Amino acid sequence: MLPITQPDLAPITRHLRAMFGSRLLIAAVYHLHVFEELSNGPLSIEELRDRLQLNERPAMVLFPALCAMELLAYNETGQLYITELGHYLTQNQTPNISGYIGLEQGDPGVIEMALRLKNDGPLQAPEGISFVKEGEGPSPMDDPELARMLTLGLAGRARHLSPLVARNLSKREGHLLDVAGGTGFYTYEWLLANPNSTATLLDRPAVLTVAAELLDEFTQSERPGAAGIKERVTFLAGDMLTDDLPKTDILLAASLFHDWPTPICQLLANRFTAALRPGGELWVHDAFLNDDLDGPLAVTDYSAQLFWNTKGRCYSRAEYRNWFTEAGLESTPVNIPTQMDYGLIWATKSVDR
Ligand SMILES: C[S@@+](CC[C@H](N)C(=O)[O-])C[C@H]1O[C@@H](n2cnc3c(N)ncnc32)[C@H](O)[C@@H]1O
Repeated sequence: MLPITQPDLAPITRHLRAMFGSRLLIAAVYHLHVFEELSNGPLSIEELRDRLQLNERPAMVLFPALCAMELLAYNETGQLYITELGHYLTQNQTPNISGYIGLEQGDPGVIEMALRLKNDGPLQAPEGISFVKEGEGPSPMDDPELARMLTLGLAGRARHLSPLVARNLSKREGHLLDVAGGTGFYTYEWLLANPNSTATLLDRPAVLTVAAELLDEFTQSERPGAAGIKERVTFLAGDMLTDDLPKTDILLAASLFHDWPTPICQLLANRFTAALRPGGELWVHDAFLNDDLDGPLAVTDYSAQLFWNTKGRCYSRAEYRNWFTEAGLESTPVNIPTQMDYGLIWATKSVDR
């Protein structure tokens, strides 16, 4: 394989997402009083959630983030405690810098973050939640203008990462189903690397309008083989939560699970497993929390951004692999880093199923 020559853009996205991590920190200190709750000793995740009145999702965004900031840690029995550094955020330590942090407590982003943590999402989202179509409710992905804006917003990232994903995904003759494929760049790059294969790009109709324009542009590029890709792609407008999924050899879920809460992720893992042919492969391209749920900071910041914008958060590889096992897949132990704090994991369906 040729060496990777493109720069990793992670420094840029880390600065972008740091804003959400900062909001978590100030909200935790000043609006949720996390450090005061823990100042009498360690608490289990459930006990702390109970004291703070937090649902699973906000808790699993906030606690890993505070661990990644080295303010909290888990003891040997899995309870959360305040670290030496974190004690400087408690009132009973002198000196402490709670008051200094508190100078930012009135920031509108911080106030809104505190509200969203307590409510497990925004109080109202009249146009629906970004990147999510669920049930009969409104979705920006079904509004032509919003769908275009959101899809094009992801285009640069997809253009940058898709060649790296294509070179790591299995090379095989067969079919790729790119679920919630957005711009379609992951599909187009994989087809370029697999000249005898076909693919389906499944997404909402308004998103596929944009994807078709990007495919036109892709096929008109000077890249060898690009012109022949169009006849090997099928656009399928649908709902991945409810519609029958076409059978496939490889199913790609890129930046997909992280938009959804845990029960929907479990449902999706089951649906994707059912769509795989025997010997098929489920690939996930995403940013993963540590299995110990204590970082890395770049991913806990990203998780905070996703918590703010979507119905999801970042998950650990262990959480994914648990869903895959429950769905009847066999996880491979492989972790393949790509760039921008993303990586690939994959699981296989037995040839006997
Ligand atoms: C974060 S984007 C990821 C797009 C692409 N996979 C990528 O990595 O650039 C999530 C995509 O999920 C799609 N989506 C959301 N709900 C869906 C549903 N119920 N059925 C099909 N697609 C859906 C959105 O339209 C959006 O294109």
